[in-house]
Amino acid sequence: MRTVFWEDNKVKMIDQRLLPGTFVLAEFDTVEGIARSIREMYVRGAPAIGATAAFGMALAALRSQATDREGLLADLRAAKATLDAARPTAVNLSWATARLLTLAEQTQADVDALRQALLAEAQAVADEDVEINRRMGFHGAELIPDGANVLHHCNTGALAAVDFGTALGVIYACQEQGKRIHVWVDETRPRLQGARLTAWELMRAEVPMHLIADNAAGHLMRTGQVDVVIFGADRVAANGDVANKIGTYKLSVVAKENGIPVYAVVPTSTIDLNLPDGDHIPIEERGPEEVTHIGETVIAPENVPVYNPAFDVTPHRYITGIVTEEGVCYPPFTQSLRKAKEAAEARIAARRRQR
Ligand SMILES: CSC[C@H]1O[C@H](OP(=O)(O)O)[C@H](O)[C@@H]1O
Repeated sequence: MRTVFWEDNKVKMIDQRLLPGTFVLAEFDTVEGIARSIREMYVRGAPAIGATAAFGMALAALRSQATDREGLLADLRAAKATLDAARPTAVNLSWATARLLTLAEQTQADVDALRQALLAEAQAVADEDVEINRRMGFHGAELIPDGANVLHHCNTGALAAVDFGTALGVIYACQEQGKRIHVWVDETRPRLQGARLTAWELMRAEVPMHLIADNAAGHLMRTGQVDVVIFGADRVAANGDVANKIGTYKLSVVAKENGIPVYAVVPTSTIDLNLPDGDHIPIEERGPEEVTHIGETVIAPENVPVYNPAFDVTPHRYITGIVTEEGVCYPPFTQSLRKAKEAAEARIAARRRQR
């Protein structure tokens, strides 16, 4: 089952807030509901958020009462503003809403034809994501030796995408190729995407793993128990600086200190060439309850002051390579990322011409 999909003129998704204990689908049929599903992390993970936002734009077109093209475009622009505001860091969100809005603005068609074109484009975003993830899995698996111990942060599997995943997609590709690998799964405080989601995915896939406290990662790297560090990203700046789940920077610095390669696995939709470096990437700050509670259990004093940044930025000097669907990008990232992004955009344009 895909993490997010369109059915019966609704957007349906696995409610990841309740995993691993409860597997249920949530469904939304308004733009505001889609924005809430992203903001409250029913669905999370940059590529999954992007596909959800694309379906949100198709839903906006379907629900628009406009009888002319300009009226529909106005409703789509309003929907883009609502969806883009849901979470600031993952560029896939605004990338997806911009892709749908641009298609509408460039298509001279009546309202009904535009509605159909937008739903087809949203479905294409979702279908492409699965293909892109499999391509990244193939490219990334070439970096992982048989028998490797891999340290992974947060969740980047099928739950973080439409299906298959990004960094965990590399793990799944290694498994399909018969490589014997083991994964150290960072629990990933405070939302525990590693403990709740990655452990759940890898156990279902029967990938050898151990769940670790985030603070155990340094010990494992210093004592030679980690061969490669791998993670996803929410936004990559033009120079290769990587914004990813909080804790990624610390992992990458310690990995470099111990001579361990670090790879970010990133669809080109996550690369933001408009930002020169990571200092320009907006970092989402989330509520204190994520830090003071584990589920319903309170783990801190009442009214304790909390600061809860959801992401951090890893400077490109700590990144060995960035795995994209177009291949592995190596320093100087400014050139290699641009080349990958241009190749991917040409592929999308060629596919749209074939439709
Ligand atoms: C391929 S998922 C990218 C990225 O998204 C996750 O963040 P969140 O769970 O808050 O949406 C995490 O940073 C993953 O690495």
